[in-house]
Amino acid sequence: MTSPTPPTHEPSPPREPLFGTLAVIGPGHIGSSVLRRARLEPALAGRLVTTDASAEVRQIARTLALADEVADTAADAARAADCVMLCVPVGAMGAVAAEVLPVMKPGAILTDVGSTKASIIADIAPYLRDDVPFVPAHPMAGREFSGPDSGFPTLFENRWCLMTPTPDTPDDAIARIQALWERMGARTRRMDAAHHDKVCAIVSHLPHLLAFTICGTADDLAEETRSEVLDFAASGFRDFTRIAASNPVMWRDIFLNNREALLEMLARFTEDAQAMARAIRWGDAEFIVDRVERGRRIRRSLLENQQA
Ligand SMILES: NC(=O)c1ccc[n+]([C@@H]2O[C@H](COP(=O)([O-])OP(=O)(O)OC[C@H]3O[C@@H](n4cnc5c(N)ncnc54)[C@H](O)[C@@H]3O)[C@@H](O)[C@H]2O)c1
Ligand SMILES: O=C(O)C(=O)C[C@]1(C(=O)O)C=C[C@@H](O)C=C1
Repeated sequence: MTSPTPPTHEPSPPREPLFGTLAVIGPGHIGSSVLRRARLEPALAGRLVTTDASAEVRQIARTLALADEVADTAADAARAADCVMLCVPVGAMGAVAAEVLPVMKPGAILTDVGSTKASIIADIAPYLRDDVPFVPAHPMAGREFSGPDSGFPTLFENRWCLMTPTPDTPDDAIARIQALWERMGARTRRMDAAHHDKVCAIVSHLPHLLAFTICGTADDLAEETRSEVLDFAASGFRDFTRIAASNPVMWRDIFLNNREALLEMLARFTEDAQAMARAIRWGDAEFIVDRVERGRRIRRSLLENQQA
């Protein structure tokens, strides 16, 4: 009788979950992606709880078995949690924090995934407790979809998660939320909230503003000329429509809560667009080629960085 072949390597020891219970409030596109990842990755949390303001979303979360428990209220979901992650629209963060903070266990961590940071930190500040650290975070990942059906577990892989702790945020709480995102496949970077809001105004909020606006302008033109301009939209315009298909509530809240930085970037953009208009009017071919080449270089370096 031959003895069984010994394994060539020891399997890596199972890691202790970072959190005993993780509560995700708002299992929409981002929240359900976190839950789906946590289901596959036991190193994140031993137990998953979720809830949503919408009874329909709670029912879908049950049907999809997104969590071990779907609670009826945010307070019920948060009570026994070691980490509560707010995945609701930016404008709802303050109200949900006011509901969960009074019932959270001492030492549990509150975190969020909102797309603006200074406004959320200010909205949550009045409800904070000394014994519950708040770690603001923002995964730079997502699609134009929303709702619990639209999430997927690999959404955060190789994406940045920006952490914007305040001077009061304890280092060990920051490190645990950082580890949570890293175990979901993300890369993390710390920065202050004002800097985050400026960066996101240019790389995320302004492009959405432009996409919503260009779709509206083209649609107005189609109505005015009673012509089929949109039927002929090839891939350039189509790329804008993907972004323009995003969730109206989410973007209303982002625009209104990152007002200053977004208006500043829009003013800069308008100046640069005027410079391009001037070059076109005066036939400044060199200027036009220079701008287009710059765009190509940026696209190339983005793709190279993604592959790295
Ligand atoms: N979608 C993206 O690309 C993306 C990327 C990064 C961060 N974010 C941020 O993540 C958060 C969620 O965005 P999403 O795309 O997952 O939205 P979503 O609409 O898919 O999900 C949000 C969920 O929150 C629920 N909700 C709203 N108010 C609530 C309340 N008071 N109490 C409990 N539940 C409530 C909604 O019913 C919905 O199910 C937002 O703050 C957004 O800015 C979104
Ligand atoms: O790719 C998209 O569709 C997104 O809208 C994702 C996107 C972005 O602008 O990059 C949108 C908002 C978030 O806060 C982070 C990511």
